[in-house]
Parts: sequence; C-alpha cells; structure tokens
Amino acid sequence: MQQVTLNNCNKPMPAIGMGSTFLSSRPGADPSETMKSALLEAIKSGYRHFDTAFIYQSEKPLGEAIVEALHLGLIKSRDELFITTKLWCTFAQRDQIVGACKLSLRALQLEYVDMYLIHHPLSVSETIQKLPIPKEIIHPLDIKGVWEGMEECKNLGLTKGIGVSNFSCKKLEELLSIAKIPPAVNQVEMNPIWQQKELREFCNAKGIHIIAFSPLGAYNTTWGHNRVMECDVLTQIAKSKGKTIAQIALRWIYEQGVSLVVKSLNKERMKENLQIFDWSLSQRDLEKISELPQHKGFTMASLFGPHDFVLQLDAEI
Ligand SMILES: NC(=O)C1=CN([C@@H]2O[C@H](COP(=O)(O)OP(=O)(O)OC[C@H]3O[C@@H](n4cnc5c(N)ncnc54)[C@H](OP(=O)(O)O)[C@@H]3O)[C@@H](O)[C@H]2O)C=CC1
Ligand SMILES: O=C[C@H](O)[C@@H](O)[C@@H](O)[C@H](O)C(=O)O
Repeated sequence: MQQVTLNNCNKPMPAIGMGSTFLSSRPGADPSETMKSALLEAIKSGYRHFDTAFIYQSEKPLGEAIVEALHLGLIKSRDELFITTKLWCTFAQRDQIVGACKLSLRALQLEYVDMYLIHHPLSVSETIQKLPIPKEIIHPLDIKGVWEGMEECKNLGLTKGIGVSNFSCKKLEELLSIAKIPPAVNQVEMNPIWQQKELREFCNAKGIHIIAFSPLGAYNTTWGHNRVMECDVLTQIAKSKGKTIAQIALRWIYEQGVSLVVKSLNKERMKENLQIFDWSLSQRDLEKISELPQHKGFTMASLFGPHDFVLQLDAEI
C-alpha cells in the first residue's frame, strides 16, 4: 500500500483507510458486532489505516477487532496499523481535550492513536440529547485553547500526529497563526463531484495533507447521494478501462495527491477499493473529470441545525 509522509507525525500513513460510520448501514443488525466483524474483515483484506471518531461508536469495535487481529496473527503488532480518531464537539474546550483523547484510547484499548483530529470547527456546550441542536449550545471554536489541548495530547504521547477535519481555508489560516505544531492533515469531503480545488491549493502551499471523506459520495447511506456512483462520465471511463466506477473515483482522488477513507461492509468491495495503484487515468479522463458539475454532499447544518453561524461555516468550505 502506498504511504504518505505527514508534517507532524513520524509514522507514514497508508493512502487508503477504512471508514467506520457504519450505524445506518444495516437496519436491525447489532451495530457493534457488525462493525467489529467488518473491521476484522478489512484487516484481512489488507487495510492498515482506520478512521474512527468518538461520535461514531466504532472505537470500541475497532479496538476489539485489533485485539482479535493480533490474536489471529493477522498483524504482529499494533504498530502496523495507522489509527485516526476525532475529538467530538462536546469536548472541544481547552480543559477537556486530554481527557477526551484518553476516553477514546480506553475504548480503542490502545496506548496511543496515530492521528487525533478536531472533528468540526465548532463546540457544543452540552451533551446532545436530540436533533436539531438548540443554537444556544453551539459556539464558535476557541481555536487557540483547543489546539493547545491537541498539542498537549501529542506532547504526552497520546497521539503521534494531530490535525483537523471540516476546516475551511479561513479556519486553517486562523489555526496556523497560533499553532506551535501546525496541523498534519485536514479531513474533508472530496470526490469527483466535490473537488475542493481551492482548499487543495491552500493546503498544498501550507504542507497540510488532505484526506478525502465520502470519496464515493457516501453512496447508499442516509447522508449521501448517488451523483458519484451514477455519474455518466465516470461510468464511461470505467467501461473503457475495465474498472468500476468506485475505482475511477478513488484513483482520481489519489492522483490529486490526496489520501482517502472509504467505507464498505462488503468483503468484495473492500478489496475492489484497494485495487487502484497499478493503473492510471489518462490526461483526457482527468480533463473530463475536472469539468464535472460540482455538488457538495455533507453539510454541518444537516448535523447541527441551520443556525446562522453553522451555515456560515458551511459556506466557507
Ligand atoms: N470527518 C468527517 O466529518 C467525516 C468523516 N467520514 C469518514 O469517511 C468515511 C467514508 O465516507 P462515507 O461517508 O462512509 O462514504 P463513502 O463515500 O466511503 O461511501 C460508503 C458507501 O459506499 C458503498 N460502497 C463502498 N465501496 C463501494 C464500491 N466499491 N461499490 C459500490 N458501493 C460501494 C458502501 O456500501 P457497502 O458497505 O455496502 O459496500 C457505503 O454505503 C466514513 O466512514 C468516516 O470514517 C465521513 C463523513 C464525515
Ligand atoms: O452524529 C454525528 C454524525 O454521525 C457524524 O458522524 C458526523 O460528524 C459526520 O457525518 C461524520 O461521519 O464524521
């Protein structure tokens, strides 16, 4: 698997990771068991990079899958894996970050993660009971305080690297102006239908590596769409190359110098999504993809409610 070198993390990151927002995928199934067996299957299929988050409830099953993988001898040591988790917005305050990271480590049964990300550029001051979230409890992020907490997690050895997610150029500028340790990565929505050209240019210039989430447009999920997987241009390219549409989308992301996290519960599709390294897109294919009409899929407003301040964050990214 191709690996990427990151600015504040001394461990290389595999360019493809397995996502883990699984909850809505199989109605009726025990989510924890479904996740654990899918994650174990992913390790068997060759995945070594895993993307989780406090809010996904997939840290515990991922931890269990890692224990089992060690037991089965699929991996010799935890060090062979690159594990990312994320600080949830209810913990996004200076004095709560180290504790939140330790909570995630306990669920994962790990002594350290490889990457710890601020999940969203906002904070929520109470535990969320139900949606929509009242606007009184959503606040702008105290970037200085929260990033100091992230730096402390790294300095304590709780995480090898630190970064952010869903950060616009504007939010990154703010962060870079105060950071002692600049962020290694920015995990954002990116796929052929939401190409993030401006953000990519900015991040390239600043040495921040982009990780694409929802690289298939979160196809067949409650929060996703079919614009990537049913795109005519991608379908034609896939046919002409004898590849699948998913492979064309993932290869395009990789050719932009971006890593990706893709989620599948299906063994065949897990393997299919890794088969993108021994062929390439032609100049003509790249041109056609660069001309595709753009549509954003994920919005923070869909999660936190259409409050002015959240809509403003969405408009920036
Ligand atoms: N930082 C953030 O705010 C966010 C981070 N993420 C992270 O990114 C990960 C990936 O993004 P996600 O939103 O899950 O969406 P993806 O774009 O990875 O799409 C996942 C969907 O595509 C299907 N799929 C996967 N591979 C194929 C294939 N080869 N052919 C056809 N269908 C396929 C899956 O179904 P099946 O399982 O049946 O194969 C699933 O329904 C998440 O799991 C999460 O870890 C996601 C959203 C926001
Ligand atoms: O409730 C929270 C959502 O499930 C959470 O997962 C989002 O933050 C986002 O869509 C993601 O997948 O990272």
